[in-house]
Amino acid sequence: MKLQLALDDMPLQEAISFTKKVEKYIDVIEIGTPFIIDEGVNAVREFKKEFPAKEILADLKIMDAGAYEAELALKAGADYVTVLGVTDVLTVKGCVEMADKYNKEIVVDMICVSDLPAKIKEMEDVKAHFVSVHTGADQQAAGREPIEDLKIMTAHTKKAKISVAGGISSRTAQMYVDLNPDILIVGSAITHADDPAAEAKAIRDIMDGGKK
Ligand SMILES: O=C([C@H](O)CO)[C@H](O)[C@H](O)COP(=O)(O)O
Repeated sequence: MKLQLALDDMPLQEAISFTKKVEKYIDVIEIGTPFIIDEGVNAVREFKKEFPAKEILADLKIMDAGAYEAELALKAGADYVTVLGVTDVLTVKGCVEMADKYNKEIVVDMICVSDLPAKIKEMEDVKAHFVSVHTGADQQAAGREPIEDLKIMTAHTKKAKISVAGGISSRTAQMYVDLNPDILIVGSAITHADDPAAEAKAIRDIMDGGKK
């Protein structure tokens, strides 16, 4: 199981300095959607240069022009690119074909997907590499969390790898780790912590005590 750090709300240089404080606990660095809107795929390029041993995810949340937009991030050095599950399957297919060309992976963000089992099947039919449970920031503010969707995801997914995001912290990590996703995604619990390294270490310790 990998730990993905989501960087959403910091300028580039601050995000690089911040990541140095927690890098030993994390496997994947996510250039989050607000971050990439602000800095462009140049942030992917800069992070790949600064952290060559880490995997980089570009959270583009692609909705159209799948192959073209995915390639922008892949060319910049992304190991993973996200596309939205609510979009047309042709867009996902375009992303997957482009990622395969670069030997990289596409993560389908299932935010706002209403019929998860049907969408998982559709995504697996086009050979999406990952399906990702996601309770977004606005949904979190309304009191929602991703645990029930992760249970549905693990029950219905046959081939794709699974990741999960949505307000996960050291306080809640154990119940997600128990469901054994391939990637656990944590953003604000680490980036907004009083002691980010301690929070990242606490989550890593829970993961290391759980199933690998
Ligand atoms: O994808 C995200 C969100 O839509 C903002 O772009 C976050 O990166 C993801 O939810 C992880 O962050 P936390 O929920 O704060 O852990």
